[in-house]
Amino acid sequence: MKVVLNDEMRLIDKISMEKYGVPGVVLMENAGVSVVNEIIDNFNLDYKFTIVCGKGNNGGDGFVVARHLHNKGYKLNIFVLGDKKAIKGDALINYEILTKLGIGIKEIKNDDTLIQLKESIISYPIVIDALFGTGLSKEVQGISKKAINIINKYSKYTISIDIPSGVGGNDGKIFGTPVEANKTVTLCLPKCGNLVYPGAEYNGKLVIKDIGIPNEAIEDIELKNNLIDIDIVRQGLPSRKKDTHKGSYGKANIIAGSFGMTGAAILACKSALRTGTGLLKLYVGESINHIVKTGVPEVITVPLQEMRKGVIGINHIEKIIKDSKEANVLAIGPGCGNTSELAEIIKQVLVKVDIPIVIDADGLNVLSRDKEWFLEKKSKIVITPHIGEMSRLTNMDIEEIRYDLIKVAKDFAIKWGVIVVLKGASTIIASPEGEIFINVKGNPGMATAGSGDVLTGIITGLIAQGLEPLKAAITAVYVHGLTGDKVARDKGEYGLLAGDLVEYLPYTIKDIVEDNDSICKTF
Ligand SMILES: NC(=O)C1=CN([C@@H]2O[C@H](COP(=O)(O)OP(=O)(O)OC[C@H]3O[C@@H](n4cnc5c(N)ncnc54)[C@H](O)[C@@H]3O)[C@@H](O)[C@H]2O)[C@H](O)CC1
Ligand SMILES: [K+]
Repeated sequence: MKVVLNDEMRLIDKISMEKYGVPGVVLMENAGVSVVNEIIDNFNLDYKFTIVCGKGNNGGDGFVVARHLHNKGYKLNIFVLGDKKAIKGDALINYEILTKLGIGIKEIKNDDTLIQLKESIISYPIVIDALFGTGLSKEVQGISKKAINIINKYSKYTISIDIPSGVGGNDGKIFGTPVEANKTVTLCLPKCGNLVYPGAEYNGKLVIKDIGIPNEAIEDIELKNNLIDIDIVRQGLPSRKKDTHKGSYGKANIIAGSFGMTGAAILACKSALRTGTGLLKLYVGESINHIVKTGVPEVITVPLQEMRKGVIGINHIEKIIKDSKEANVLAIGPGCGNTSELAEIIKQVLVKVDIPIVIDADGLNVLSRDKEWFLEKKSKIVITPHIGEMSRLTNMDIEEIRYDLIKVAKDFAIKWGVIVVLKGASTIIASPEGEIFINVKGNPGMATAGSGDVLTGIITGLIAQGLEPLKAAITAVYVHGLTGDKVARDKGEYGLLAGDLVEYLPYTIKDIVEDNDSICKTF
């Protein structure tokens, strides 16, 4: 599903109106009605509403909601923030309809009127937040900030129209104080700010509603941001035919594990196998070979002589490079240790290996010392940093990255020509062509040791089976998140282990292929 930036949404609106002749007031009517439908599905006439509108079109949507709720017999109070003379265009049309109907709208201009807002919410406790939408452009201050604080403190249930007011539509930045919604009804397409943290924290349940914008208007512009959904993933999963053998499902080579970090190798290997890889080879230090072998007997291990205990020496690089000619993918990094040996192996591999390479964890840590090696690459590279690894790769502060996830991932992908999988509460995938794919599946239970090794294994397994690296990353991130959601549904988030992800992985893939779990139906 496509995702929009503020300017893109404005342009789509404009094309709908000017090229296809759908009047703006019709779009606003549809927007309001879509919110009303969501309300009547969930609230009977006993519920009372406080509707808080801004001066822009988001407020206009709020006026439409007010008219329809009034018509259906709901009790409500309507507030507009600031000088009502500033209301114009379609919002003004809807404001005037309300005044012609004799429906009172209170202006919030000062602290006295703010008290009225507070009193209204105490007795009419379901709040419709129509303060700011995609037009929010600066820090929320003064009276707006106070109003938002009152909403957050006294509302029993808040429904935000389009995006919680105070969240930036482009990137999920927080502009002062955001409304903490229980539900957000976003219009036409999700906004990036609905999906990316920290803003995504404030949506509550996110619902996407059609407002009658012609598909043609959306197709007229090239949208580069996408939400990963089940349809993209289902197309991506490799099919399995009857007359096949293990060679039909690809060969993956993995360099993982070191003394004390055998678990990372085991998790990555098991995940690649559970994803359907036909043949898997693991390069591992000879002293830990038996541990890995016991943990995952299905893998072919290649025990390599060590120069230091548990660390693969660089003297085996020729074998790794030669073997890659027979394989479909090479993954490097999980639990390898941040060693000079690994740095040398990665450099050589980047220069000489021409199959797709997945680089994770310590592989990224060693590369952060010398990123120029990316420019020597002979094949497609997928890197899977979490925010700390991204900070080392970019020399940026973690906080700086956290507030600009999409831009940071995109800039890095374009600059170094690699596919970036920036892992977090929402995972951002950026392609070297500047496309973005956002995953919102998954839960905080997955913030646990080994979870990233599982993701590396899934990406590797999908590339082994013939998926293009970008498609493999997109599919893997969703499958990984969905698997976490299935584990959390059964066991809760607290005790979720990376090993649980491995165990549930086959069921996730089965349910996606067979379309038999409702958890797959949401994005
Ligand atoms: N296709 C659609 O999705 C449609 C969406 N609609 C709704 O319209 C809004 C966007 O409307 P717009 O008028 O562009 O902006 P806003 O209503 O978000 O508010 C802008 C308003 O507020 C002022 N402003 C901006 N930042 C601040 C601030 N920090 N403090 C105070 N004031 C601020 C700004 O100057 C404007 O006056 C979209 O989200 C949908 O809800 C349409 O209804 C139909 C089509
Ligand atoms: K809003």
